[in-house]
Amino acid sequence: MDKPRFRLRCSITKLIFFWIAILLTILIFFHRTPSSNPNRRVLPSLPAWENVVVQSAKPLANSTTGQSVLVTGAAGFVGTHVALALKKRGDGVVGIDNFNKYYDPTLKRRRADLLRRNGIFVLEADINDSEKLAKLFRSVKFTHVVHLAAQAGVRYALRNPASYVHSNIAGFVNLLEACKTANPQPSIIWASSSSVYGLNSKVPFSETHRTDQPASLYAATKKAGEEIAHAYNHIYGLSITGLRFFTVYGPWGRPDMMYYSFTRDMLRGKPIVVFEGPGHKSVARDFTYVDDVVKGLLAAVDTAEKSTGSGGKVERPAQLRVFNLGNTSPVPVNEVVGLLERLLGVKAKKVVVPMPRNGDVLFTHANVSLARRELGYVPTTDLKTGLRKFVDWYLDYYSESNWKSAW
Ligand SMILES: O=C(O)[C@H]1O[C@H](OP(=O)(O)OP(=O)(O)OC[C@H]2O[C@@H](n3ccc(=O)[nH]c3=O)[C@H](O)[C@@H]2O)[C@H](O)[C@@H](O)[C@@H]1O
Repeated sequence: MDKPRFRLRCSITKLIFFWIAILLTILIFFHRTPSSNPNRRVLPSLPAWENVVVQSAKPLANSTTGQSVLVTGAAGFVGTHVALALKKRGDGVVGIDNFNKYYDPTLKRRRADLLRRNGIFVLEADINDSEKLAKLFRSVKFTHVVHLAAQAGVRYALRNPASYVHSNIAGFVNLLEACKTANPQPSIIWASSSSVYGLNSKVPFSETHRTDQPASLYAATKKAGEEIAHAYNHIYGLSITGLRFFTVYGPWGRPDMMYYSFTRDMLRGKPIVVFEGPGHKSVARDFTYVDDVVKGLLAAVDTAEKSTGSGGKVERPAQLRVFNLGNTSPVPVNEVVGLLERLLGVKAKKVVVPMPRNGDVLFTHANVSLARRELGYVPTTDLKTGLRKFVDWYLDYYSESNWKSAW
């Protein structure tokens, strides 16, 4: 080959390499740069949520139970504590939560962040979404469902009654439908409420007492949940345990609850409204610390028998249980205010008013003999200790440095 032709060939080859290099650079650049078009983000370059769910549901190597648990309402107060406790002992855990706006959704997002950092995936969906539930139960064979998703709060039912029917009745039925169809069927442990005792005046409240006089729509929907549980247990062989929680409080709590809103208002120097009963009697609650409730709930998971239905047939009657999970020592609201004053170092501006007919009851008091016998449940945290833990968490959570480092 003569020299000029050789040089020409070299130049053409160099030119081709040059353009290939430019093209490759452009391709890599576009592949790695996030698109400004928001629709691009949902393109399936990430694994589908089902894959993440399967990972999250896998029991860990240290698991002694080999269980996979679905926690509904996982970004809620009790849900977060339960999900963390299950994961800590090695169970596979998947959460589901609709992140509704009943109270500050940022708090729910931050609880979900905490769960994610601990290897727990929370699917954002409503328990009324049958399609999502069906996919979820197809992806994972859950051994247990801990059902805590609910419209909580007693007094809010006056303002938004439909939300109680939506979550506590329709949502519960929808979840039970998914559980009954699953193969194998999971065992279900769910949150009922001390409010089902309503106007019952026998104390302490025992599971054998009457629960047919609810004082609020909230209580009526929880009581309806217990009856619905009975029907699904009877017809489909679902193993179901209802836990009647007594005014649960603690870190990562619910801002709509009295101990939380009083803390907030007292620190801001705002007045707090304290309800009192007839004859200036203080209203009292059997406040129960969240760690005690979690221990009781885990014991309910561990003693839950398997469901007995399959393919529309029920082999034998399935387990159906109801337990009180309370602290067994009611404390007047006035005393809670006194404890908060000492812990926060501020004097409350109390406005005392007669308790309106808004769904509240005068007192709650749990008899936990049944839970002690069957679950080994023994509450160990008194209100003073529990409130101190709550206040420590509250001050840290709302401290400026915490927010700066988080965002
Ligand atoms: O154990 C239960 O069954 C229920 O416990 C709580 O309901 P409640 O006991 O009413 O809790 P708070 O709303 O925190 O009220 C506690 C006490 O403070 C009183 N209170 C509340 C608010 C207020 O502004 N002033 C006031 O004196 C209430 O009358 C009540 O006696 C939860 O909010 C319910 O979701 C749960 O199911």
